Amino acid sequence: MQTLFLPIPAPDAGFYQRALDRQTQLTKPPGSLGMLEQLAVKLAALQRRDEPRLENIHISIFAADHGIAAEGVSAFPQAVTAEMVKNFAAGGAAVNVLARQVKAHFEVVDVGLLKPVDLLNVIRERAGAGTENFKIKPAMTEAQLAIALAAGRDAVARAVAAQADMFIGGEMGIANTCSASAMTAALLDAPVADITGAGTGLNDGQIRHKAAVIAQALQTHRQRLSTPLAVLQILGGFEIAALAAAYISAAQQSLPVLVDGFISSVAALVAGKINPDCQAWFFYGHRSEEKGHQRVLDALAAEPILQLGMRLGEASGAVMAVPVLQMACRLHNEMATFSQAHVSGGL
Ligand SMILES: O=C(O)c1ccc[n+]([C@@H]2O[C@H](COP(=O)([O-])O)[C@@H](O)[C@H]2O)c1
Ligand SMILES: Cc1cc2nc[nH]c2cc1C
Repeated sequence: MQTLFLPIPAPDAGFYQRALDRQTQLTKPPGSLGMLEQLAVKLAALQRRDEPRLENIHISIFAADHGIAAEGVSAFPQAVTAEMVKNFAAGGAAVNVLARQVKAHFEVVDVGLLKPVDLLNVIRERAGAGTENFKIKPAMTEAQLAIALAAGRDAVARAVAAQADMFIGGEMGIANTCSASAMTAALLDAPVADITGAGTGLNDGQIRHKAAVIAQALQTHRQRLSTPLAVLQILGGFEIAALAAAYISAAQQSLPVLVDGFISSVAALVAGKINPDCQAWFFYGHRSEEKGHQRVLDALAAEPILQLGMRLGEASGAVMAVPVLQMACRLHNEMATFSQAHVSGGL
């Protein structure tokens, strides 16, 4: 638990300034490549490189079950969590296709499925057999939280050992939008109705029921939700805790992070509440269709790269943004300057 609070390096001011200067020298009107310029400059400052690059991407999907699923808050049955883990292991999920396209290393971690799956290529680091129903009692014990946090750190240790230049975390867990919405309401003091959405596909009446479940849980636990770690333990999920710890650990080890959709962004939000310096290391892949996502992005002052109407999770929106980041790097590294190309500068 203590490792969460260890210091995080700041982006390098020298590389930042050199990258900014280079952008002004490239053969284009200043600012004309929009966000691509800022992405390259930020990556140069984080990677401490004059030529930022994204060649070795590590994707970890954390999967876990949620006791709150018993309240009928998802459009899909809880069995889908483990079924999708098998699909990830077999290479058939959307994120597998995207990971192959960008040649990323891909792994899936069972941080607390109801029942473990019997597959060698699923990493087992289980904090329990699903969380408790947080409408009734805290989602997890402090000991379980510690195991889930360690699972996130261990994934980043593998990424660092493999000399990854970007860490992408993803999640899979039926009912985890309920958990993420409850955490958002607690962390941002936001009205539950504003941040409760359809998840995998609830209708309006079902969304109202989900919001009522969250409101009741917040009421039950209100006296204990005073720190970000308490919010994570009482309302969170094992995969959300693993993601939050992974994000902090990546930042502590100077490994940039590409955040996915709603649930991942809530993990980034709680990570930032625990150790605020980690936020400098985050890129945001996309804006999800899930109702609460914009609110969370606003709280993080985050500008997502893509907006494609996606709401899948499993890191899919983050991996979609990788080619954009790669092209931002190549533009930064390979474009001719005004003087090299004998192009006249502006007035
Ligand atoms: O990433 C997102 O923005 C996102 C939005 C809606 C749903 N999901 C995925 O759908 C599952 C949670 O949805 P639900 O309805 O069961 O709470 C979980 O496995 C997530 O990966 C993900
Ligand atoms: C099929 C399915 C795939 C998913 N991937 C991430 N969350 C998911 C939820 C469902 C229901």
